[in-house]
Amino acid sequence: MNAVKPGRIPVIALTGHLGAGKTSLLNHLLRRPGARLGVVVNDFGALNVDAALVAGQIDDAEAISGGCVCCLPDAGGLDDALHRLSRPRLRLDAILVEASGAAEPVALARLVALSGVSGIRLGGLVEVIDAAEHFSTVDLWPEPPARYAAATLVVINKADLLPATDRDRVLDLIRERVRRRHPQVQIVTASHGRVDPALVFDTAADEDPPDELPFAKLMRDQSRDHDDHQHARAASVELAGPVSPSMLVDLLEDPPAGAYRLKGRVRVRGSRSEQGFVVNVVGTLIHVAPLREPPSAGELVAIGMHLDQPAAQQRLEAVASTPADRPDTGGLRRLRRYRTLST
Ligand SMILES: Nc1nc2c(ncn2[C@@H]2O[C@H](COP(=O)(O)OP(=O)(O)OP(=O)(O)O)[C@@H](O)[C@H]2O)c(=O)[nH]1
Repeated sequence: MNAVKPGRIPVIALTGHLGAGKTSLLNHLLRRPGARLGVVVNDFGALNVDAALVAGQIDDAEAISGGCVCCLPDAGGLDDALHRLSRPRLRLDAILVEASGAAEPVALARLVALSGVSGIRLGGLVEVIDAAEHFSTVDLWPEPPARYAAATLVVINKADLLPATDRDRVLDLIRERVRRRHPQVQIVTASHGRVDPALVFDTAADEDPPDELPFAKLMRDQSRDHDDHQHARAASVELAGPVSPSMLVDLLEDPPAGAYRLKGRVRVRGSRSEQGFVVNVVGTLIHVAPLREPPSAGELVAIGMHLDQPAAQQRLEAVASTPADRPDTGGLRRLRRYRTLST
């Protein structure tokens, strides 16, 4: 999988009802080698091992006191934490925010997206569902909860607790309720939060760099026997020349079937010179940022649990093999509009 060096650090929020499995998911993600992660949690009580783990990676972990992150009086706590974690010297690949069970996902997504911190972008909102308790705790009314609409990825967790005879029916029912509110959202089932980290953030290498992330290695060694999650699929192309902005925006707005994330560095032809952009799509979030220099070679990568890999490959190759010979003013305007929305 190509590693695309993003311009801004993705902030991924983990939300879900009390006890749904957010901490389990976070712990699982922290074991991934080859990614430097920052973590913001508002209660380290349940996260002793992980506090050490995170501290080992980034020198200082950020804890928010005072309850739910999105109920803090002025949201200053979260902004401060994100600001500190986005310092370039930490070289983080992603920041994970574990919200308390009471956090409202829509409000939390807004807090991150509208935060005053310049070095970050909203990189996804992962809603963890307790499959066994869902219909007695969260989804209680005729209309599906609004929180589904904010999610980019829904993890139906604790699937192991459903009786085998009823499992498929309940999982289908949860999926159906989620899709009623949010038809395009990516849904995966899991036990103990074990989803492929490649779905959530960039995982560049299979092994840690020497002398780095010692705690991650320790955790991974302890958990090797349990690494039984399904793997995400990916499609990628190298881009030798400039791409058509219209085709690129079409791809961002309508990603290949089953793609959850789409990322890349591209060159496009402007009226006077070439320009470089880094593009990221997570669920329905589109982020476009300018690069200081157009990349000499670019790439596009699509990732998803249920990615239709051959179809995705074809779509990416179509973009790669249809360069714009002359400036595509309409396409550039569309691309720049996303750039403006993304700042
Ligand atoms: N059987 C089973 N237990 C699970 C699973 N995921 C988590 N648990 C257990 O459920 C409990 C709650 O899990 P957590 O990961 O702490 O959930 P949380 O959402 O972080 O909880 P709060 O922070 O209290 O909101 C723990 O005892 C976990 O070990 C699962 O998939 N199956």
